[in-house]
Amino acid sequence: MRIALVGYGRMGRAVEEAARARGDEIVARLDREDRIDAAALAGAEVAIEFSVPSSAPLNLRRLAEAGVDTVSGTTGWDPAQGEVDAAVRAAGTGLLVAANFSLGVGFFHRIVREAARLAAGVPDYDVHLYEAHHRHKLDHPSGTARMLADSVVELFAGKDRWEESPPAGRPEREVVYLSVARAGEIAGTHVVSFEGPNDRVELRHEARDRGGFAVGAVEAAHWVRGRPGVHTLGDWLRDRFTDSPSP
Ligand SMILES: NC(=O)C1=CN([C@@H]2O[C@H](COP(=O)(O)OP(=O)(O)OC[C@H]3O[C@@H](n4cnc5c(N)ncnc54)[C@H](OP(=O)(O)O)[C@@H]3O)[C@@H](O)[C@H]2O)C=CC1
Ligand SMILES: O=C(O)C1=N[C@H](C(=O)O)C[C@H](O)C1
Repeated sequence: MRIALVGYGRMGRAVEEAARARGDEIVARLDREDRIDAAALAGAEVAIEFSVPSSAPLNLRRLAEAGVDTVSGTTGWDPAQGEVDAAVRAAGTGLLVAANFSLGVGFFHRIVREAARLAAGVPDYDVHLYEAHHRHKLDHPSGTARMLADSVVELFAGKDRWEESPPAGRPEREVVYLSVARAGEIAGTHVVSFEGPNDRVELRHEARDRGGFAVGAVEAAHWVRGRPGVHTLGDWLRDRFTDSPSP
């Protein structure tokens, strides 16, 4: 498959390696100063977009206008999702946006959802989340942590919202607190911890490098090609993990 990379930083390069390993061809590498139009896209059948939060919405609109099906992993631009979705529907292209393309996180998310359901039924358990990433990351909390926290709030009875870090003063019982660390070159760690009176159940996903995100993004790009509409991570994973229900 002919792939255009939009955003050629750490993830763009990891995706190039994963795509080559599977026999795909990289026909364009577009970064900060590059135009996104049919000429620059050089006959790409699909685009894989990993750029920065401030540029992702415009990049995705341009890719739709150019008629190219796209997967995007850029995080931290959620408020602009509506306008991007409208452009994609108007163009009749396909788009899959996901905060985390790692298949490990795909099944980790399911485990977290089931654990939240179960723990909510056991007296006196509480829950909190933690995420850690490298120093270069622009957004916080991570898109993955937001996705996990949304699921916990949905399924853990008694919680009605999540917030980043507890404020000074007494923490609120109804809030799921999410703490964030930035240090060194951490590829991406997410922990969901269920605190009981006598024990703790801790669920942890730790990326060792960017390879898992990249392999998943390339696989998702094959899935989205020729599939018009705005798709969710759940749509792709329902096909990918055929034997288990999807969130
Ligand atoms: N969904 C997933 O599985 C994953 C998502 N991510 C997310 O992907 C995004 C990228 O991460 P990462 O590769 O580590 O970041 P990098 O900073 O390494 O790469 C981003 C690249 O995009 C470039 N860029 C800036 N503006 C534009 C533009 N207008 N058009 C195209 N490219 C542009 C940057 O250039 P310059 O340096 O000059 O600004 C840089 O080369 C982040 O939002 C991150 O959270 C990361 C890993 C996995
Ligand atoms: O910026 C990163 O590196 C990562 N970002 C994603 C996120 O915000 O969830 C996914 C992964 O954790 C790596």
